[in-house]
Amino acid sequence: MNAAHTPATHTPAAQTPAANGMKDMIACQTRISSIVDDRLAYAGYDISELMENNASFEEVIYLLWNLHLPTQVELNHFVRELRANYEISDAVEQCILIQSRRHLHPMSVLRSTVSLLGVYNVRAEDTSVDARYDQSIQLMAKMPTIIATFARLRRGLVPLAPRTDLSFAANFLYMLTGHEPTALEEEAMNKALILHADHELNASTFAARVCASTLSDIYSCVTTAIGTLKGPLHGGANERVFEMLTEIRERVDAGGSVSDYLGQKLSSEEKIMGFGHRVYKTRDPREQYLRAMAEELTTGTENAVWYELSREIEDYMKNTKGLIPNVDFYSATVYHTLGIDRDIFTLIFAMSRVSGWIAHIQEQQKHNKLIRPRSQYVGLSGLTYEAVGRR
Ligand SMILES: CC(=O)SCCNC(=O)CCNC(=O)[C@H](O)C(C)(C)COP(=O)(O)OP(=O)(O)OC[C@H]1O[C@@H](n2cnc3c(N)ncnc32)[C@H](O)[C@@H]1OP(=O)(O)O
Ligand SMILES: O=C([O-])CC(=O)C(=O)O
Repeated sequence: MNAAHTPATHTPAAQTPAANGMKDMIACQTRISSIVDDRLAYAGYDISELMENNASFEEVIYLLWNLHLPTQVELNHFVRELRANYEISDAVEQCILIQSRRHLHPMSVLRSTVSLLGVYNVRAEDTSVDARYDQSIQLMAKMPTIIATFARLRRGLVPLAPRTDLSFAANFLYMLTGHEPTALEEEAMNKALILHADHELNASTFAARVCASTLSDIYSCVTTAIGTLKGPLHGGANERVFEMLTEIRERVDAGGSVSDYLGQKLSSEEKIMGFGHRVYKTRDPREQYLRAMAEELTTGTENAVWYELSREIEDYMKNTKGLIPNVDFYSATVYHTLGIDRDIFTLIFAMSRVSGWIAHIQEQQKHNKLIRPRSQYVGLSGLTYEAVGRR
């Protein structure tokens, strides 16, 4: 090294150092969802309103996209549009088949297949209001079909055609498992979809908005968001929660305990998946509904063990670290009980969150300003170039 480590002189003055992951920084304005005092609301409706009055996921998509709940006529029309777009083309199915033969992570398959939807849509670059709405409906409607098609093909099963007489939630479970869900299973899936639909400026939504702010197309924005959701510190945590539950169960069966397992992980400074949150401090308001669903779905069944272990983990984490379970913790048991493979969990999150991503992409582009913050340079400066042979 031939220069002193001199502080950079060209960084913007009075900037908060970004070393804390932009914690608590306001990066945009939105009308889509809010988190205030550990309460989550969609366009002004607290999620408890939607949960306790049995809203449908279709109504919630409409709410996020239009900022008001639909009338019956509006809802009927919207549901018809969604159902008319459930099917995927043979070309897309062939691409899923090719990907299902490799040992790819399902989130990578979803990311690539959403990108392919753009490749096969001849109007993908059309930015008229009309074309964008059509792209949004198509993306929303085809996500369940892509996921169920992949999940069946990789098991060597024939994909099932979507059922336009079923709700969004029930149609997905039908395409995945091959049988119509019970009323309780449909309700659980519908509620899980609503609870995951939007969440202010989480990492994947922020990524989608950054992409949207360059005026890129919706397929690029959603692909960006899927890649961001995949990580274990974000949506990818739900898959790891079930992995942990499985490990703990084996440990307990072999005579160990939940507290030994967690104590060891914590003392080696490992994160416990499904706990902690960047914004919520006292509770994640979605968790209570997922916990109640996990209990209802598992009581008296062979799956009760997952719920019981989860309660024990929750108590330990609260008592020893003061950490709260987040949305990913109990959703793992709910999804497992609904017959969903562990590595598909995060795709269910994406199938719901795409409704929020699309709302944010549209909002960003409606009042657009390129998102381009600054970084604080903390490296060396003033170095002199030396020919390669002299270094
Ligand atoms: C849908 C979602 O994206 S919800 C989040 C899903 N992600 C997870 O469940 C992964 C596990 N959780 C985490 O990694 C974190 O809690 C995050 C990423 C969600 C939030 O992170 P941050 O806001 O940056 O908090 P940070 O990681 O700084 O944690 C603060 C303190 O709590 C501890 N902590 C936070 N979460 C956990 C956890 N899950 N397990 C153990 N310790 C934890 C940290 O070690 C840190 O302790 P320290 O102050 O002694 O160093
Ligand atoms: O908001 C966040 O940081 C993560 C989260 O809970 C979500 O995306 O649902």
